[in-house]
Amino acid sequence: MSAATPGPALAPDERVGMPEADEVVPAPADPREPGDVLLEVRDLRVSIPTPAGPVHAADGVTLTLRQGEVLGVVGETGSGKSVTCRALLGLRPTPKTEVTGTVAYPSLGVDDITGLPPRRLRRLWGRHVAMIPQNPMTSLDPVKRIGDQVAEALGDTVKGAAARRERVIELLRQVGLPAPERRLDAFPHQFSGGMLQRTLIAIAIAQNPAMLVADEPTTALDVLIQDQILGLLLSLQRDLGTSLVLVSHDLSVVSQVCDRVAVMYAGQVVEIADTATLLTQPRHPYTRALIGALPSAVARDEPLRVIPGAPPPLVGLGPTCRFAARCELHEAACDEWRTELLAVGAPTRPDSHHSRCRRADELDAAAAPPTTPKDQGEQR
Ligand SMILES: Nc1ncnc2c1ncn2[C@@H]1O[C@H](COP(=O)(O)OP(=O)(O)OP(=O)(O)O)[C@@H](O)[C@H]1O
Repeated sequence: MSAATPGPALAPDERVGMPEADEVVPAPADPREPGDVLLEVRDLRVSIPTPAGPVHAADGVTLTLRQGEVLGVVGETGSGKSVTCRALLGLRPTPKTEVTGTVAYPSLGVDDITGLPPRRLRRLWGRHVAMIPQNPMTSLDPVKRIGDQVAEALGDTVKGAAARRERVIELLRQVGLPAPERRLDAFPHQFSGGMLQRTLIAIAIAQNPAMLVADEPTTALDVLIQDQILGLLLSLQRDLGTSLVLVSHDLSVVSQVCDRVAVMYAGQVVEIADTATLLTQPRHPYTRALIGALPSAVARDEPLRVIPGAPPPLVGLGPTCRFAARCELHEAACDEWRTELLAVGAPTRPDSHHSRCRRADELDAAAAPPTTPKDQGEQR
């Protein structure tokens, strides 16, 4: 990772989730020390009320993200990736959605954002955390000019019309839009999908936030453009020293570009580890099955592998293993065990290798399918 750009320390009245003015507040740490814990999520639960009962889209998610780190969140459709990652910004799918647990930003002096009203969350958005959405085609205001939408994202960080215009042009240039000064008056319908996603990335980085959450940022784009956008996102992340949470259903993409990977299944993180460890010593049967299904793990003349069965609906699930019905290692005792995310081996840090399988230690690393971890294979 390149050296981080120092970010502004928060004034006490700008801090989110902190005591009010008459209480004693400690001075916030520099939010941009590479390696500092930026985000700490503990036992996050997001329950969405539906006629069929509450959907437990995130159910006990615990994870950590360090400053400057790229964390991939991977899992099948409906596993809770989007709901979990939006909760990192305090967003909930419906107003009646219940959120419990804690989402803290220790280096920003933020104790917990769950339950905060949008008025207080707005102090965090843009300046400290920002989101790059899944579908660029529907994420910009169709009746506002591109330049104005990027300028709005600056908030009050740049004063004066001329300086704001210059900064907008600089941002659009930074995300690779050719001749940005000629694009300011364009409307979104005049842009291609790739140009729209570049614009959304410009909006997300406008205030140089400490963390970006990118929710399947390339899924809606042409295959040829996908690699360009992912490459852009990663080069900006490196240059700005930003932390990045990259949501994807594609383990091969995540494994090429992320420092660490969290694997989600049925609303839970079932395994989390640094990328090389996860790929070479997976300690959850679901991760192993995902790795076994990668095209790189299958010989040319073999058909692609699929994981038999389907994930359970996220309503009324008990405390035992949710992968049991699809698991090759399932045994009767698994149906008695309340799952929890346990450290694999001797943990040295809270962000070391964890698995939610009671048989994790029995999984033989030597049997892991061959893969290409980040930094060892072709870079995107
Ligand atoms: N507004 C909502 N109302 C009811 N259920 C919802 C709502 N939003 C999400 N869900 C449910 O929450 C669960 C998790 O959804 P989420 O979008 O987080 O999954 P995902 O892993 O991101 O899937 P995908 O890869 O398809 O985007 C799913 O069962 C989904 O149907």
